[in-house]
Amino acid sequence: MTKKLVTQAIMQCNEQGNKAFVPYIMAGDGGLQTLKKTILFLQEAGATAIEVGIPFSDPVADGDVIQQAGERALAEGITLRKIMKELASFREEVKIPLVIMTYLNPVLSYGLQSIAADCEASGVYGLIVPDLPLEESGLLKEALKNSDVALIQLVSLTSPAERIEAIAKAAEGFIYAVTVNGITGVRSSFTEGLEGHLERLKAASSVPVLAGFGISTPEHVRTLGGLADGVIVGSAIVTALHEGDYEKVRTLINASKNQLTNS
Ligand SMILES: O=P(O)(O)OC[C@@H](O)[C@@H](O)c1c[nH]c2ccccc12
Repeated sequence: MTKKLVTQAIMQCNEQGNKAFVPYIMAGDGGLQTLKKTILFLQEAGATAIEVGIPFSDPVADGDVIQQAGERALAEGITLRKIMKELASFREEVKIPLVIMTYLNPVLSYGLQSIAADCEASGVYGLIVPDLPLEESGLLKEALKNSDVALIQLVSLTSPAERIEAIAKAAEGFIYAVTVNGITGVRSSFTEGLEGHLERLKAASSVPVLAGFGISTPEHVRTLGGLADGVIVGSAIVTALHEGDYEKVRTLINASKNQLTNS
């Protein structure tokens, strides 16, 4: 099977001696017109891919920071359809893959028929749908089948070994290894078993493994990055962008560079 574009982007980054860095943003936080500027800034700052969050009224896995960003975006009247259209408008300028993170409901109301083609036209090469378990992902997988769009699976710290095996086998794009129990948001420490957990995941998976949840400092990026193929940073990025602290964003991204030797 040929590798999906998002897999290739991460592997290429690793081959150059860097860990992947995937910032999460809430699309429409600050208005739809800021989306292009934010994406082009993150690309220029060295992001490997970008996880674009779609605001949703019932975001069960989101902590405070992401929820509030979602509320700001919803107040702007942002929908998945508007975001896809906006992304398509500057698609030519985006050289790194975008990944959409949304709940099942917006995907279903968007409609499965045109989703694969529309994603590709918008530079979107992955979908993360946290409330769609592997067992129920058949229809969406079918809709994406002949496209370059990966359906990315999450693995939790409490996933039993058989489930990890099943997910690793079906994995496309990358595996999103959730590094804490609970919802998104900044944490000060990580559980002791994390290293072994990530090692097992990497061993079982043929696609890269990215660690996400609770990563908020350059030190976290280096430590967690060292245990995986890269990191996903949400709340810390959303806060920094909201406050206009672009230096903070750069410092976080830079911590993922030149990392392979000291892991
Ligand atoms: O905010 P954190 O703790 O850095 O975690 C990343 C996370 O925000 C982002 O990937 C995300 C936002 N909403 C989600 C819902 C489920 C899984 C993942 C997410």
